[in-house]
Formats: sequence, C-alpha cells, structure tokens
Amino acid sequence: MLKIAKGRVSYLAVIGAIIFMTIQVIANLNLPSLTSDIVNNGVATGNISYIWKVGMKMVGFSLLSIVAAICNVLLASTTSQKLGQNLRSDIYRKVMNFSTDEYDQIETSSLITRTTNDVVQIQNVAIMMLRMMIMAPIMLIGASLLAYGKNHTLTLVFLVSLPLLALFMGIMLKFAMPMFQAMQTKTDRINRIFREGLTGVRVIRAFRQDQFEQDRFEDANVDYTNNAINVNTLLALAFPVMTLIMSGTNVAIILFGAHLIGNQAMQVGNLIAFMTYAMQILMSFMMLSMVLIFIPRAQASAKRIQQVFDLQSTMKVADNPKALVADADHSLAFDHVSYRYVGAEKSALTDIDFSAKSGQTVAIIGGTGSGKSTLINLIPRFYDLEKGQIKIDGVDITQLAPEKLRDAVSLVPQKATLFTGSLRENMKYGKPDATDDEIWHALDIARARDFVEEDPDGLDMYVEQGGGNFSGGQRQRLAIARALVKQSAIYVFDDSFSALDFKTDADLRAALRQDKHIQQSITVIVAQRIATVADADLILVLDNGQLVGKGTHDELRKTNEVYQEIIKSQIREGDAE
Ligand SMILES: Nc1ncnc2c1ncn2[C@@H]1O[C@H](COP(=O)(O)OP(=O)(O)OP(=O)(O)O)[C@@H](O)[C@H]1O
Repeated sequence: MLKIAKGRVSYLAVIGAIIFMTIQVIANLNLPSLTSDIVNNGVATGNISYIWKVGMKMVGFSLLSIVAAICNVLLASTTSQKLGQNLRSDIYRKVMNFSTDEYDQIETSSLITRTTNDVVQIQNVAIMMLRMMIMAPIMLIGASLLAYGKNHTLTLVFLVSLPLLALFMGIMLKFAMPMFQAMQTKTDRINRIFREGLTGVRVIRAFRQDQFEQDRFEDANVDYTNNAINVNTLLALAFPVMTLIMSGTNVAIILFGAHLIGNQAMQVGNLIAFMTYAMQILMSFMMLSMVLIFIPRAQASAKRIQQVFDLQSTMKVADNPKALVADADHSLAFDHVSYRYVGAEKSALTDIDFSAKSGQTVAIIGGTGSGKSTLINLIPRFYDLEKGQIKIDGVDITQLAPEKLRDAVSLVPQKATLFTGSLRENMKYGKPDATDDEIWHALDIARARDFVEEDPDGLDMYVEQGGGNFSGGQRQRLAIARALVKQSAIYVFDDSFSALDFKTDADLRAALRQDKHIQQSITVIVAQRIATVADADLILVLDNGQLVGKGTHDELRKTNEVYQEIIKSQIREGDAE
C-alpha cells in the first residue's frame, strides 16, 4: 500500500494533513478540561464573568478545531484523488506498453477492475489514513493522559471496557477480512462475464445461449451480492455491540463517579470532563479498528495493482537503440525466423527466410492457421522471435527503439478498429499533423472517398465505438486509408482486402501501385485470393508454419504444389484470376 503511494502523493500535502489534524485533536482535547473548569469554578460559584471568559476560550478552540478540520479534509481528499489519478495514468501507460504476451497474463476485464474499483479502494483508505489514522492515536494517548489527570481511580474502568472492545474488534476482523478480500475477485468475475456477454451478444443469440449466459451472470451476481450482504451484516452487527460497550462504560463511570463525588473525592465538572474523555478514548479505539478492517481490502487491491506494475516486459529494448535513415531506400529481411507462442507446444513459424526492397510487394498466402498473421505481427515486434533475425534497412529490429520501429511500419490489422471521435481524428491517428489534402488522397487510394464525400459532415463525420456506423468493407477501407496517411517505410495489410468485392480490391491495389510514396516503400499483403497476390513481386506460400513456396505467380503456379492446390480450389469456387 505504501509502496504504491510512493512518488504518487505530495509529501507536503501529507505533512500539512498531519499538522492540521494534530491541531484539530489538540483543540478538541482542550474542550472537556474547559467544560470541567467552567462547571467547577463558574457554574458552582455563580461567577458569570468567569463563565464568559472560559466560554469564549471554548468558542476559540471550537473554531480552531473546525478550521483545522476543513484544512485537513481538503488536503486529505485532494491527496487521495491525486493518488487515484496518478495510479490510473500509470496503469494505463504500463498496459499500453505491454507486449502481446503480457496481455495474455492478466485478463482485460481484470485490468479494467484494477484501474477502477481497486484504485477506489486505495483512495478510500488513503483518506482514512490521512484522517482517522492520524486522529485516533493522538486522541487515544491525549485523552487517556488527561482522563488519568482528572481521576486516577476512574481510569480503572477502561481496564474492562478496552479489552472487551479489542476482543470484539479482533473477532470482527477475523471474519470480515477474508470477505473484504474476496470482493475484488468477485467483482472481476462479474465484469468478465458482463464483458463477454456484451461483446458476444450476437453469437449468444445466434446459438440461443441467452438463458445459459443469463444464468452464468446471475450466478456471479448472486455470489457477489451474498458476500457484500454478509460483510454489511457483520458491520451492522458491530455498531450495536460497540454502542453497548460504550454505554456500559458511561454507566460505570457515572456510578463510580457519583460515589467519588459523594465522598468529595471528585468534582462534578471533572466527572463531566472524564466522561467526554472516555468517549474520545473509545471512539479513537473504534476508529483504529475500522481502519484496520479496511486496510486489508485496500492491501489486496494494492497487490493487484502492483502485479500490473511488476509485469516485466519480455521485450527488451536495446541500450543504445539505433534509428533508421529517413528517405533512404528501404529493405526488409527475414533471416531464418522461427516463432513459438508462449505455452504452445510447437512453433507457429519455422525457418522463414525472404527479403524485399523499396517498391516491392510481398504477398503471403496459405490456409487457415498457416501462420500468415503471426508472420506479419513479427514485423512491428508484437512478439519476439524464437530463432533468427528480422532486419529493416539492414538493422535488426531488436536494436531499434520500439517507437521508431512502429513509425517505420504501417499496419492494417485483420480486424479493422476505429475509435470514437471524428473521422478526421481517426485518419490522423498515425500522423497528427496530416492535412485534409493528405487525408483525401489516402481515402482516394483506399476507395473510401465516395462514401465519405456523400456524408454531409465529410471528414467531421462521427465514428461510433469500434466504427459501428460503417459496414465491414467501409471500415476496412478506412483502416487502409488511416495506414496510408501515416506514410511509413513498410505497409502491412493483414487480409485487409477480403472484405472488399473483386473490383474494389483490384482498383485499390492498382491505386496503391501508382502512389509515389508506396512506390518507395515495401508492401506486405496477406491474402486468401490468388487474384490479390498474383501481381506481387514475391509470393510466400505458407503451410503449417513452414515456408513451402517462394517466388512469383508464374514461377509458383508451375512448380509449387500447395500454390497449385490453392489455385485449383479457387477455380472450383469460380474465384481465381
Ligand atoms: N495468441 C496465440 N497463442 C497461441 N497460439 C496462437 C496464437 N495466435 C495464433 N496461434 C496459433 O498459431 C498458428 C498460426 O496462426 P495465425 O493466426 O498466424 O494463422 P493465419 O494463417 O493468419 O490464419 P487465418 O487465415 O485464419 O487468419 C495457429 O495454429 C494458431 O492456433
């Protein structure tokens, strides 16, 4: 908990909170003594001017206590809010820098709970620490000493009530702590099922699994609710018991106090003050116990957040990362590359070897699961290799700063993802200073100009979450345009043309070939159709992670069996050139 707060809170604010809380408690501790003074020396003797004098002092201490309390609350809540803000930013930054392997280690839903719910738990306890944790010990010690000063004998009452209270709080902690700790994992479970239900709603309906999913969610929901009810019942039970102990203490003090007053061993005012101190002692003891109940839950949350911070990226960045020379002739080379997914039994790619240079198009074709997407995901270093090297412009990509490498590669993923906002913002994603002319040029090549122009808002058109207000083909074309705006050394299209009809596919590729910038870059295309790959300078045929063919369309169709098979299957489907 302290580790997670380190460097994320202002120490000045923490010191300020401690100072103001100390002032508040000292002012509060003075009030009972002044009350006893006013009763003993003012009320009992009928000395009005003395009552006024001490009364004004009491008002002064009360005002001081109020002002100090306000300052403490302000500092405590600002500090806890800032701590939350910093934690959320740091988690987000860390997660955004995860390599793809790390994403597999902590579920997305759990990451969301950690950024929201867990951070809130820590914020709540931070406020408690900056208020109750400071207030309680000072008040406990101060009130005990002052009560002892008022009457030694009466303090013996605490020898019974405090151990009783401690015993009860101990039992409470034992039962409440595991329930509090379980709350976070139960929240994770609810979020996971809810998220899956939302993203997979169409599949769920199509497979008529609505009831199954509803039951699954209900299960998690009931489990969470029962746990929350149990915790709250326990806390609710605690209050009457604590009130009973406090009232019992009060009664005992009054009984023994009356006896002492009867024997003239104590003044009335001192008894009143003693009772107030007794309440302050018991209250601070309870406050400490409450904080002790909440700390383990926040501790569990802190651990979950720390886990995210502790995840070491498997991707090592070179000590002196190299840069690429802008506007130079480019090259891309795979040098006997193999790759195996973490935990997988066999390699997804084995001994892939090819190279390409500026102006060339490399096409990758192969059956489902043959390793096409894996191969292109290795270019922007989403994963690190098992064996071999990938070089861009002759430099091993592990020697490049990751941001420089990602600048050099423009990727159109298999599943086109657009972000909420205007279309212009989406288009500028890879080049924030892109002009409207550049965007229209890219839309032109991507065959997306027509439908954007038809919309009255044009580039200001609103993009809904995930690009939901566009068809699959339109989304794909916009994703292509976005990649083109970025202007990189290498363009990678992961099955990006499959959502397009044959004519649009052919027009788009022809427009790509004519673009000046593309002519100086390397284009890598993953495709299913022979027609899409036929005019590439180099075609790679993948089968079961192996490179079983490498050459031009003419070479491969004469010599390569797998390629011939693909052609045959597509002729049968009437889908070939
Ligand atoms: N994250 C992953 N973890 C483990 N194995 C994976 C992962 N992603 C893919 N694979 C495996 O790697 C192999 C290659 O998958 P890849 O996605 O590269 O195939 P693909 O040729 O692009 O297929 P498709 O045409 O269906 O997209 C498959 O056997 C797949 O099961």
